Amino acid sequence: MIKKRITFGDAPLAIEDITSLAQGETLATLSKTEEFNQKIKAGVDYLQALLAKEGEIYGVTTGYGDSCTVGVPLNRVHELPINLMRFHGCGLGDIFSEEESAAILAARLASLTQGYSGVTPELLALLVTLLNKRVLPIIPQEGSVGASGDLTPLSYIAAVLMGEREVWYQGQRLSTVDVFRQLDIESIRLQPKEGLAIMNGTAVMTALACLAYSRAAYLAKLTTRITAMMSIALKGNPYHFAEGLFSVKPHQGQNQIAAWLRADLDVVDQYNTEKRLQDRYSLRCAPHVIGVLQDALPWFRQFIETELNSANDNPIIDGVNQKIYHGGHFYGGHIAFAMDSMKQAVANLADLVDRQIALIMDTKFNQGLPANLSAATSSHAMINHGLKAVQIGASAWTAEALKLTMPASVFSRSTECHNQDKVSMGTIAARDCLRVLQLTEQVAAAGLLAVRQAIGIRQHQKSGDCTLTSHVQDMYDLLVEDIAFIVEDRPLESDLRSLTKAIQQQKWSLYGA
Ligand SMILES: N[C@@H](Cc1ccc(O)cc1)C(=O)O
Repeated sequence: MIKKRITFGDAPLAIEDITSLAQGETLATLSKTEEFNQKIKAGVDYLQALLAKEGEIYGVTTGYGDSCTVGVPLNRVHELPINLMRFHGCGLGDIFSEEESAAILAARLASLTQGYSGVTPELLALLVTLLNKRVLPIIPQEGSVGASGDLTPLSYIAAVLMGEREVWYQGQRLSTVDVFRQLDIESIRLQPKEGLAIMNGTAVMTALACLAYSRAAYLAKLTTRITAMMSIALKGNPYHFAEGLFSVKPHQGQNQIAAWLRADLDVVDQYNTEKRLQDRYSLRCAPHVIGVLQDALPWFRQFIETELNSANDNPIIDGVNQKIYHGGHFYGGHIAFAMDSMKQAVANLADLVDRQIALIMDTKFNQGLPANLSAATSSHAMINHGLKAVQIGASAWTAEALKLTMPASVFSRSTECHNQDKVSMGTIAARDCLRVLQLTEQVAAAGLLAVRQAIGIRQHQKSGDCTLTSHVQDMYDLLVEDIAFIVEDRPLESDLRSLTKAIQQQKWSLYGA
């Protein structure tokens, strides 16, 4: 199969370009335009000219960070990036997955191809080769304060470019030298500015934010579908989602959620006096809860894509206009804020679905469904506990997700002799956000298990009013294919794991996407 190519250096990239590269669905390529090549060349030439004149360039003829007052003589400038990469080789914690590592490579390439980092075409080409051949740096997750860029984790990319440390290759953790030898890839000697250019930026947090965005957007849709199925199984009131009602509170995303619920449910404006007049908030206010995330998605996208398509390096080298700027573009405040906000909005979805599950298990609220949704009958009924433990699990995952919503960006620490005295902690925020997404996906899996079981029971009960609209019927049929109806108690771990995986693979097409 011929894979589509994503071009770096032409038009701005979208989040989806990074996620498809991360998953290996597309390949990377560099712009072939004259303008791009000129820009890259101008940066390299300008740096060389400056060096020849012995001009002072931060991080090229000086030490790093607070050590910028230490001069580096010309005969030592080539060793400086090697030391930079080496002393930052102190990352700890879990290793980023292959997908995450590929996203990080792609995000760094997106910044360097803006043409303001003074890197050589050889360096850009090697990054493309690594991405396309899926030779992906082993990068430990911990050790970045997110505002000298992601220095420590990105040092693992710099090391691999120089043929050092380790890579993921075909699912295995191998030494870079061995894989380069096997694939005939040549390492490079980093030019004086290139160590900083690779490391002094926000690529780790930005890549993680791209991956988080698509999962959050899917969860907004999925929890809407779960709400619709919960409402049906709980004999809820669809008129809580009426168009007229929502027209008077016009948040766009919230209205979108209500419209999706209307498409899933037969909504009549007239209320039904046989039913409880108003449902509990986890049903009635679902558009208001999910709508917060839905309304925030456009600005998350704007923050993430602007960062992705920026030169988040220091110093900035404008070779075309022969200018060099010293600043702080490695500061990841926008991504930090987006990730801290996203994790809050997503954790609220976990809480919403957890409350819905609590309602549907409990005979005080579930309108005639059996306790714990156990379908066991007669002599076995008393020893069966159905989804009781799944509900306890969902509450545990929810509590863990809610606990992680503490913003990371407010925990700035002054570091590095008070040079980096205000930092973003954006990478911690992004890692928290991914963990919150995982936990919320697990809660959604429990929610799917519950609605599949509850609707199954309703259909056995033949209580008459469990008709499903066509979208919901299609989804229910797919769930029935994957998840067997639970009659006698059975371990549900594998069902929950496969549902969580299906959510992450965005298995169900929801609301026209
Ligand atoms: N980010 C710093 C550079 C730096 C690099 C490595 C360090 O260990 C510390 C600081 C700057 O551009 O000012």
